[in-house]
Amino acid sequence: MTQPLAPQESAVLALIRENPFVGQQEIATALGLARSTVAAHIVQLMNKGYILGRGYVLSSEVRAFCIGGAVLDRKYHARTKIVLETSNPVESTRSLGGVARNVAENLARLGSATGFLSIVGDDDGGQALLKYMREIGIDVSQVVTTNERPTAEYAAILDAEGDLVLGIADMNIFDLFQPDHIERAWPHLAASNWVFADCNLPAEALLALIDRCKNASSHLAIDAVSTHKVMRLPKDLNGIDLLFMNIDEANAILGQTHPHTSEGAKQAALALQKAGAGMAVVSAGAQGMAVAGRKTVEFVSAVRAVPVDMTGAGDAMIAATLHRLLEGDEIFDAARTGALAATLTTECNASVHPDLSAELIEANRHRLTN
Ligand SMILES: Nc1ncnc2c1ncn2[C@@H]1O[C@H](COP(=O)(O)OP(=O)(O)O)[C@@H](O)[C@H]1O
Ligand SMILES: O=c1[nH]cc([C@@H]2O[C@H](COP(=O)(O)O)[C@@H](O)[C@H]2O)c(=O)[nH]1
Repeated sequence: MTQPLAPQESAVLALIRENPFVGQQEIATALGLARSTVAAHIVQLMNKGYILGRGYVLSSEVRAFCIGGAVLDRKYHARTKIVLETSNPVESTRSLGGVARNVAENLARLGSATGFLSIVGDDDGGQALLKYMREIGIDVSQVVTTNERPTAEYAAILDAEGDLVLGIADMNIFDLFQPDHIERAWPHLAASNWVFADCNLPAEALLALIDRCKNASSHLAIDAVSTHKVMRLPKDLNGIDLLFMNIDEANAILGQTHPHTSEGAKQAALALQKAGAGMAVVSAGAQGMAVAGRKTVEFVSAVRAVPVDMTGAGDAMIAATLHRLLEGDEIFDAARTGALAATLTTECNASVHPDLSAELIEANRHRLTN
């Protein structure tokens, strides 16, 4: 879905394509227009995602752009049954996390050109996180570094099966996210085919993003993150092309009580569409996920796993789904690949599978049963 161009905008774009460094006055003279008119057309071309701004860099790449949490994760794996109110022996690991960051890393590992916007602290953790993302080819030029708050941290206590017992999150740094950050990064977002945001963003920033994307050619996908953070979404979900959440998060925002069954997930997905979302994916843990496409709703079964750590499974599912949408799949097939990426992630200790690639997905495709 590309925003249509007016005839004069097309003419300006054609000249920029011929010579990406052409000046505004040159365009004005060639087309017999006032320079101010050309400037206005260039703003429109930027808003619609045809060009990237100064230097008129053309957006020819298929791209995803992720906005939201960049977090330092600590995981504590209990080796025996957890007993409350006393000390428990655990094995601890550290990794990089944050839903949007995880999705960006998975997308880059799968081969999608990916950009990222977040806020990190001016500290060792923040610097290490940016270095790591840069090294795997993610465009982190839009990330904001602040000395007002430290880089976000998340600690998860997992039981012997790898399931989450308790998660604690210091995400106060993300309160600094302003609609203005979206505005400043807008040329990058407008040039992307899919923009993905997580609800680590404050409500005002989410609203600004949803409004901005309504008039752009980029598609917008959003993940709820938690039952608490999903409440940051507006009641009217129009403008969100694809919404991801689990049944508890769907029940929280809808004020409904859908059961943890495939039918419950389907009804929740349909209810999210009724509230305005273009498409909705409602996940139901080891069962799989309901996918409400533009015309029908289907249940996509989970892929049988030998799990060691569930952290990041949902983020891998989102990334692989978006990656396949970028590659031209329709939503149901894309979600099946998403389920496979989620399973591969549950089978490793990290929040993002360190060896994830399009080849690893293909090598495991035989595990898909539907
Ligand atoms: N035990 C599991 N076995 C296989 N796949 C799983 C398992 N748990 C989760 N998944 C996959 O990950 C997806 C997201 O998981 P879910 O737990 O619903 O998300 P979240 O972590 O966001 O609550 C599921 O739809 C499923 O495809
Ligand atoms: O409020 C939040 N909690 C947790 C996360 C991130 O969510 C990921 C784990 O998600 P899940 O357990 O749903 O797969 C972790 O990387 C963690 O940093 C986040 O971004 N925001």
